[in-house]
Amino acid sequence: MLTNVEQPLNLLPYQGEAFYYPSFFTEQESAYYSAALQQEIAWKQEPIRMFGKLVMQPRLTALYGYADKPYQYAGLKLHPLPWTGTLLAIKNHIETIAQVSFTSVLLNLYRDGKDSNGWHRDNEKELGTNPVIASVSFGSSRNFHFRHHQHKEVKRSVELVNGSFLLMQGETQHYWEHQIPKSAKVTKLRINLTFRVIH
Ligand SMILES: O=C(O)CCC(=O)C(=O)O
Ligand SMILES: [Fe+2]
Repeated sequence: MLTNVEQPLNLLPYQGEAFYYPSFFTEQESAYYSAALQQEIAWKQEPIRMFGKLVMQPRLTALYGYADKPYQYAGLKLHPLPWTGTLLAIKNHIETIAQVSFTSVLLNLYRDGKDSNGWHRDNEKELGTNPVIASVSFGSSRNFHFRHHQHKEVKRSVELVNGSFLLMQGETQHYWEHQIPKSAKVTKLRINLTFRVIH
């Protein structure tokens, strides 16, 4: 059957689905959203608990969404700020593909290649089983790595470019960890939004 939206290939070989849409937003939309988000989001560098110690995250973050949906991860309890017009516009756009109504968005700002996001799964209880996580990227391209949680030598990787959209669903968060590694080559910022459903 012919459809006007091409179904992208699954980046994962089994036990999960990660669909990548490299040019989901136009260059113009991406430039507009990137500037708006840099300016209007309450970016903060937050400490997290790691092996019982508080350490600063190697990036800036923020949580936005519906007020009754706090989110706990890495020993932090985050209370969301209210949706902005910019965030709702992006949310509406991705919900046409993701087919779910997101309650929240966790935002990351990587100032340059020294900022990163270590190996983890997004498997907190309040996300439920088989969470749908919709990830949008603006700014510098960064490599995004997957590795199988039990068989860490099984890896996949993708370069998340400006204006791209990555949709993770199914069993992905049970079986696959992901990270954004540091990169000596990256000198400019990247903004990432991960839309989530918090139950
Ligand atoms: O920056 C990214 O692409 C990944 C972000 C991420 O994994 C997260 O916020 O849970
Ligand atoms: Fe994640």
